[in-house]
Amino acid sequence: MQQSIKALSKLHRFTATTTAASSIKCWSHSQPLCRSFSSTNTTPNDNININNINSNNNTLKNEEIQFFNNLSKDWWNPEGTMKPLHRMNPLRVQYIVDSIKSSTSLISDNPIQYPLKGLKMIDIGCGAGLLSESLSRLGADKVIGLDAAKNNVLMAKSHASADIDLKENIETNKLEYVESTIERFIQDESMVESFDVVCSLEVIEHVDNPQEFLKLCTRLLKPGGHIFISTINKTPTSFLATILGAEYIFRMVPIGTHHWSQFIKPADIHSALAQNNCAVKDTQGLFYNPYDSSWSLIKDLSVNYILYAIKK
Ligand SMILES: C[S@@+](CC[C@H](N)C(=O)[O-])C[C@H]1O[C@@H](n2cnc3c(N)ncnc32)[C@H](O)[C@@H]1O
Ligand SMILES: [Mg+2]
Repeated sequence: MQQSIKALSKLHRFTATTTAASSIKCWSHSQPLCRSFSSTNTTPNDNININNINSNNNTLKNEEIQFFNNLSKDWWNPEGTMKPLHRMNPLRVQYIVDSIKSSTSLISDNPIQYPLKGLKMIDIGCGAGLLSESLSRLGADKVIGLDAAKNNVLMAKSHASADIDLKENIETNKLEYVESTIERFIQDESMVESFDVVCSLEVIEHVDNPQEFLKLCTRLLKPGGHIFISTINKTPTSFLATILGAEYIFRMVPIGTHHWSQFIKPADIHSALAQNNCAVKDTQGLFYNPYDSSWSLIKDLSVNYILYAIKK
């Protein structure tokens, strides 16, 4: 009995996606985002031809890009298919800010409303910009949102441009969205070791060759830079929670969003980062509370987790 309660409770921790919430309103920005945007008629949601982004891309899975490309129109609907990511966003943003603050004095004198001032950041696999927008609102000098799905990048640009605060950041290139794979992006040598912060949240479980993907992510980081990765652990519990529960039973995210074979154990990310000169500083589980739809950080890493490392 106790075991089934535990299993059920874990089932609710699902979706490497979702909600954090009202306790951290200052990072949430959900009101301005909802206020300023209507998601209809903004980008075509047709299947696109992705052959043109498919050369020399050994971390790209075409079917994944096509899958996310088809979700772009609903991306900014807080109650839609991306609801889990909307709800998770405040918690992960706060985690990023707190982690950087805890290990560098670089941002300690920043004004409270702009804690990320002075930082050049990249959000790899940005989707339609949930995280990128928050980072930009929090004062980052530069945020690049990079995604291989064309419709997501179009949606990201359109959404930010429709917001009174972010429009200027788009116009001045403080917030920039790029349709590209990381392989192609890194061919621009000026980008190598140029970022203070690299984030890739809920992406690595969708790429081919995650080790190579992490290597490229770390190459973008300056020495001393900060990297954040969130994903789903490869455990029986994560299968129950994120695929059986979230996709098939509760229909929280579309069926086919996740593939258990692509989930990754924290130890595998730790060792890939270590091979690329990055030391993991912290790893936290992400726990979903079904009673108040909030997410919190926990010690249990068996389903969703977020990891923070620094490049030596
Ligand atoms: C689950 S969504 C996460 C979006 C965003 N990081 C967030 O958490 O709000 C995964 C995103 O990664 C992108 N993606 C997957 N593989 C990629 C790759 N190899 N290169 C660039 N983007 C990729 C997809 O197009 C999709 O937008
Ligand atoms: Mg995912």
